[in-house]
Amino acid sequence: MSGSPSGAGGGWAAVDRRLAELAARYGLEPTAVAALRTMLEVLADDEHAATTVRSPIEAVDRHVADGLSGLEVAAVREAERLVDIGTGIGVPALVLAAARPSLEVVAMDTVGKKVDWVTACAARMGLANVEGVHGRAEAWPAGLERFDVVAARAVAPLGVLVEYAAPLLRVGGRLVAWKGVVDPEEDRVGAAVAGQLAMGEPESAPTRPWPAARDRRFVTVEKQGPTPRGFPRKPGMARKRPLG
Ligand SMILES: C[S@@+](CC[C@H](N)C(=O)[O-])C[C@H]1O[C@@H](n2cnc3c(N)ncnc32)[C@H](O)[C@@H]1O
Repeated sequence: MSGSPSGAGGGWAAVDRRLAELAARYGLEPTAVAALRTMLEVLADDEHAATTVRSPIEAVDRHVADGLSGLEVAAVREAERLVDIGTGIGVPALVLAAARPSLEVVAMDTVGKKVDWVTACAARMGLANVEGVHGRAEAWPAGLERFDVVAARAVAPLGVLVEYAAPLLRVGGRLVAWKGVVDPEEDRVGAAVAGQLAMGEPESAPTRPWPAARDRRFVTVEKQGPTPRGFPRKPGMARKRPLG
């Protein structure tokens, strides 16, 4: 097990108190809390984890609480299959998989080492509902029309996310994007791209996953019809020649 958490208010007792608060807020089972604590231990122990936030007292908010806040979105609470595109260190994939053992979670990233890290961490956490996929969101034929939710945190501007997500969603499924401060131009482009991809109007809802969090919000976009012809475009095009 990891040594001492550094940073303000350090100590595993403080981390455990914070986990207990989150368990009460989101109705988590004790097994979920234990799994999330293991994730914090793995992050603290592994200097190669692809994040600068490894101190448990910080990571419990910036990774665990932030991931759990996805449960405020009905589509995330109700989903049967979710893919986290650009999962990195497994946020939100691992956090939501721990919170909802009945949810099938795919953790996808273009970087194979990150996917290996996430699947190893899932095993340490005792999760049986996480599949790692090394690939690009816009070039994954096996994932087409398969998901109730496409989740993404800190991956791309909204318009690019909409283009990545639409082909992977079933009709009626939703893109759920963890976003920060409102950017009117990003939102305008996101809405324009959604219109081209048979997706609905983006909906934005503020959230405060931890007490000091500022400017956090979810942007969700529903898939309302079949993926239009010509999508997904060739890998890289969504970023190279953005729509909107
Ligand atoms: C800044 S990290 C965010 C990681 C994690 N979601 C988080 O919030 O901690 C962005 C990740 O997205 C991945 N990524 C970028 N474009 C992608 C694509 N087209 N398909 C899949 N993953 C992608 C990168 O490899 C990177 O790991």
